[in-house]
Amino acid sequence: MEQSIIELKGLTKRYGTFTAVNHLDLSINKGEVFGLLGPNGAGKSTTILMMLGLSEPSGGSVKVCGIDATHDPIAVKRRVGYLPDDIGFYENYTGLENLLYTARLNSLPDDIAMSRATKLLQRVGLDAQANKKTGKYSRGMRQRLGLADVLIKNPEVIILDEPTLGIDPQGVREFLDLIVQLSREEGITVLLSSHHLHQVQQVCDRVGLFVGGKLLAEGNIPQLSAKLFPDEAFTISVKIKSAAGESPEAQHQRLLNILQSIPGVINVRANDGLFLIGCLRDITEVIAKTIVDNGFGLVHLHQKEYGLDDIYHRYFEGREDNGKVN
Ligand SMILES: Nc1ncnc2c1ncn2[C@@H]1O[C@H](COP(=O)(O)OP(=O)(O)OP(=O)(O)O)[C@@H](O)[C@H]1O
Repeated sequence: MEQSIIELKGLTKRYGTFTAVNHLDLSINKGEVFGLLGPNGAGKSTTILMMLGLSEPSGGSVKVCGIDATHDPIAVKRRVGYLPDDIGFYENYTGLENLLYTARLNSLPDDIAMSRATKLLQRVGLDAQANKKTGKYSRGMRQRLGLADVLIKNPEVIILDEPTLGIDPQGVREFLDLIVQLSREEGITVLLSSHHLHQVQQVCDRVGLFVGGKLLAEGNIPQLSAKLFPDEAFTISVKIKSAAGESPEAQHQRLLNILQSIPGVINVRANDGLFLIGCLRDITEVIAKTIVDNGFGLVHLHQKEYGLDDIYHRYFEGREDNGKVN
C-alpha cells in the first residue's frame, strides 16, 4: 500500500478577511514527485510555508512525515529540505565551505559532513567548482549548490520552489534528471512548485492545480485529461486520399457516416481535410481497419495525447485570472 508522507486536511489560511488557502485536502505519497501548479497568488507558497511550520494555519491540519508541522516545526525541519527560488549563501565561502556550514548547523560530525559534502558536490556536478567562492557562482551553479545544501541532512522530503528559474536548457535537463533520480533511487519525496508546464510534465508523477486557494484537481496527466475532456479522452485525427470515380463531397459524406457509426465514437469533426474523431476509448485500430475496408486510402492517422499545456489552459479558459503562467 502507498504510504502517505504529506497529509493536508481542511488546511486553511486567512489574512484578515482574505482567504489565501481554502480547506485544502491533499495526500502525497512517499517517493512521489508532485507538482504544484497554479497562477500567481493561487496559494502555493502559503501552503508550502504551512507544511514547513513557518506559517500557522487558521484551520485544518498539516502533517509531514507523520509530524504535525504546526505544533512541531523543528522536527519537520530536520526531515524536510526546502529550496526557495533564490537561496542565499555566504558569498565569501566556497561551495564546499557553505555545505560544511549547513552540515554543522544540522549537528553532523565533521568527518561525515566532509564525506557527504564531497559526494553531493559530485552528484550535482559541482566538484570542479567546490573551492570557488559562491559569490562567483552563476545562477545555475547556485541552484545546484542549493540542491546539495538541502540534501546534506538526508531529508525524506524536499520542497523546491521554481528551482530551474534562470538556468540554461542543458542545466535544466540535468537538474530535472537529478530530481527524478533522487525520487526513484533514494525514495525521496519531491514537491515541485513551478510555472514551467513542460518541466512539471516531464518529471512529476502527479500534479495539483491550485487556484484561488483551492485545489481544483489533482492526478496524473491521463487522469486529469479524462476528467477534463470526458467526451474526448481519445481524439484521433485521420486524413484520406481522394479516390477516383467519387466526388470529394460524396466521399467526405460517406466517410463521415461510416465513422459516426463505429461503436465508441462520440463525435466526428471535419476540419481542413482532416477528420477529428472523439472516442470514448482507444479504438485507433478499429478506425484504421474500417477506413481501409471501406476502400479509402489512408494517408494520415494520429492519436492526440493531451499534455499539461492543454489541461492547464482548459482549466483556466474563461477565468478572470486566465491562469497566467510565466
Ligand atoms: N503575509 C500576507 N499577508 C496578506 N496576504 C498575503 C500574505 N502572504 C500571501 N498573501 C496573499 O495570499 C495569496 C496567495 O499567495 P501565495 O504567495 O501563496 O501565492 P502563490 O500561488 O505562491 O503565487 P506565486 O506563483 O506568485 O508565487 C495572494 O493573494 C497573496 O497576496
